[in-house]
Amino acid sequence: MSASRPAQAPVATIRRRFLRFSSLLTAIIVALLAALLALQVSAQRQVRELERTVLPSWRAALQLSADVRTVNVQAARLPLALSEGELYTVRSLVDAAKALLLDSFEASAPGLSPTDEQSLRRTLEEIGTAVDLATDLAVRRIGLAAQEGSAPGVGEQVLSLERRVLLRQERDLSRRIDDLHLTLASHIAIVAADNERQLDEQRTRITRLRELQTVLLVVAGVLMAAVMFAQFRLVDRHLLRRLENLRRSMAEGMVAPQLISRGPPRDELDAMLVELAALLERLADQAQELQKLATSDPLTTQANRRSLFERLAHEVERARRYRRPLSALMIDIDHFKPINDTWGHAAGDRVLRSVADVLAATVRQSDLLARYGGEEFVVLLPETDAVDASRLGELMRSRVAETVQQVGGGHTAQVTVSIGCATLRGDESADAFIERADEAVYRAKGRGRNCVECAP
Ligand SMILES: Nc1nc2c(ncn2[C@@H]2O[C@H](COP(=O)(O)OP(=O)(O)OP(=O)(O)O)[C@@H](O)[C@H]2O)c(=O)[nH]1
Repeated sequence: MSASRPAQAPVATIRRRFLRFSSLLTAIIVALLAALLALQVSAQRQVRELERTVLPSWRAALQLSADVRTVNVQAARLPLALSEGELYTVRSLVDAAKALLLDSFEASAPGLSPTDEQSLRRTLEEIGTAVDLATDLAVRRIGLAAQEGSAPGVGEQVLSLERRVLLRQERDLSRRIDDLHLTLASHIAIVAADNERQLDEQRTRITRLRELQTVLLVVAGVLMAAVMFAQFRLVDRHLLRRLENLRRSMAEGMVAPQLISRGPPRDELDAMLVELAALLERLADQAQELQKLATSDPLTTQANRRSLFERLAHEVERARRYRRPLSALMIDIDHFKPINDTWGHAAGDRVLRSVADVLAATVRQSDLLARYGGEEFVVLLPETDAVDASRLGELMRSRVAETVQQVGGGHTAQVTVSIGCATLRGDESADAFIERADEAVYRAKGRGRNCVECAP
């Protein structure tokens, strides 16, 4: 590993970031829960407050208003009573209604302002006094009617002055009681309206708290989703995607350069990728070396017989399909055995390499020079007819002949080559084609060597 600092495990990186994310998430959730709890407590307190004060006072105000109506209705019957019995009954009903009204008032008192309470209490007392007075007047009216021996409620014109005065007083008092009831009723209506307003305000506040709770819940959901997505991206970026890159690099046999970080490896996975890249590079070099060994001649470094026949098959096929010319030169060094015999095998090798170099320098890039065996070479010439092949053969022959060979120990020698030339026939096989070039070499040897002979 070429890292200048220790490579960390990717899991450790993920763990560290997960911890950071989780702490953040926990803090957010705790804060949101605290906020929700505070809102809930506040909403409950408001509901309790509503139930404790406003609601009972509102209900009591409604009850008070109903009771006031009942007392009023019963009190209105006092001036109409025609006998003591009837008066007694009406008075009992008025007292019962008054008792209910007082109960309602006492129940509503805690929800009233001190001024309201005082004012209502005073009006109630006034009603009580007026009702007592109305009862006294009715008693006197009924008693007087009994003394005079006439009906207690007959027309005013036939009644005594005293009864007329009494009846008028009763009517005035009845109006007064009506007025007092109206005052009381309007006061209670104001109190009830105020209670209703408070109720509405409380309801609005509670609704707002609930809306805020909903918003907080939605925000919490969105935040949690965002954090979870961030966590997935973290695992994906630091582990899954990089494992996939590693797997793909192994399958393809190469690591894309952009996958390797420029600086020292960030973690184990980075280091593995760097090692894999180096390993794959070494393997590629070795494969290239093996390929070279398998296809080239170690002495001359030119193509060997095997790669010659591979290329030959391909070129024969191509020439036949596209009806293009294909020629071959078979080159054999003349009297090579005496060089070995005179200067030694190493000198022979040197001469072989030198001749190969001269031939290689003469052929084109698209041609193939191969060592056919011993001191024999073949040049494969695609897109070359017999005339051009013969011309190239002649050029090779002369260049070899002109080259002075160093055979060692300061000694020199000159070698020549005999060249057989053949051009592929229409349906000729690759072997037959090379065979004809070989036969042409023999003929060149027969002609005295150092010449080019073309196959018919
Ligand atoms: N130094 C060296 N000699 C080789 C190598 N391969 C074959 N030879 C020699 O090449 C010589 C070929 O000799 P011959 O076949 O008699 O041919 P020649 O002496 O060249 O005679 P002609 O071909 O008739 O002109 C033999 O002595 C082989 O030992 C090699 O790789 N290195």
